Amino acid sequence: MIRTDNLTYGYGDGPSAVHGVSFALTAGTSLAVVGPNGSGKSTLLRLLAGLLSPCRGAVSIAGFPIDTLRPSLRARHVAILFQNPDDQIFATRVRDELRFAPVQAGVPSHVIDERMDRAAALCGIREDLDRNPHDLSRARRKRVCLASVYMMETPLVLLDEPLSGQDAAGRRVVMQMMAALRSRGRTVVAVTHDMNFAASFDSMLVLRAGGVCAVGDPRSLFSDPSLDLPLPDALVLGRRLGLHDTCLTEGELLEALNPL
Ligand SMILES: Nc1ncnc2c1ncn2[C@@H]1O[C@H](COP(=O)(O)OP(=O)(O)OP(=O)(O)O)[C@@H](O)[C@H]1O
Repeated sequence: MIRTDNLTYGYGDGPSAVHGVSFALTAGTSLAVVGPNGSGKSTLLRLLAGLLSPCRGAVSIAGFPIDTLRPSLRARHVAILFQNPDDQIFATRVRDELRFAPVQAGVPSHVIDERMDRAAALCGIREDLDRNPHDLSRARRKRVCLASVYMMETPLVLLDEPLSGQDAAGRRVVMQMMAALRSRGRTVVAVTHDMNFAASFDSMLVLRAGGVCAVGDPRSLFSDPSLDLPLPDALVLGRRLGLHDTCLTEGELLEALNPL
């Protein structure tokens, strides 16, 4: 579905923010991109979206080099949630914000209305549809952006720190969105600092100083002490309780504690 070869990018004359990144992701699977601040996660996501052009290397989506796709065609393949909702929102009514991209893509009006119903319900923003997004809290504006991404129904969805600034209800919205995207066979790449969230992905890519430090399934990567990753809560608690299993979730931890 998505493939990068030796992807390298630097801002202006600065050092490379991302260098030599190569990986492939199968359609319908999910990848969490993790790493310390400034390690190049958002830059990588923007390269995957075709919003930045690599200095070296390439990104291809569904076999097409992304820089050969016209923006309108690219928008049918990939949608991105920015880290900062204010980089994304431009309309003065939530409803117009959600409609904009599908209208540009030529989606019929009745289909847009159906999608908006589903997106607004999923993101818990039904009561906000006629409000100005700039009157909403930042966390709620991020939900509006998440709904916009959902509206595009693209096979590839890129999420930059979807959980940042979200309270418990907002976290549930993101989890529901992930479940909805998975059930619809979407490929999802998400940048996150939240290891509980990262543990729920099919695979993880660890970036350090712009380069790939490791790629693999979360259980193997969290079990590798040489990577020195922050760990999911269940794994930390399990280890403190003396368990040898690599429990990544509360459910796995309970099962390991009560095997019967
Ligand atoms: N617009 C920009 N102009 C110049 N340098 C930039 C720009 N955006 C990012 N950088 C630099 O590129 C490097 C990677 O930044 P990036 O935002 O991709 O990292 P990140 O891993 O997403 O960080 P964070 O976890 O803090 O969001 C950093 O050194 C950053 O200062």
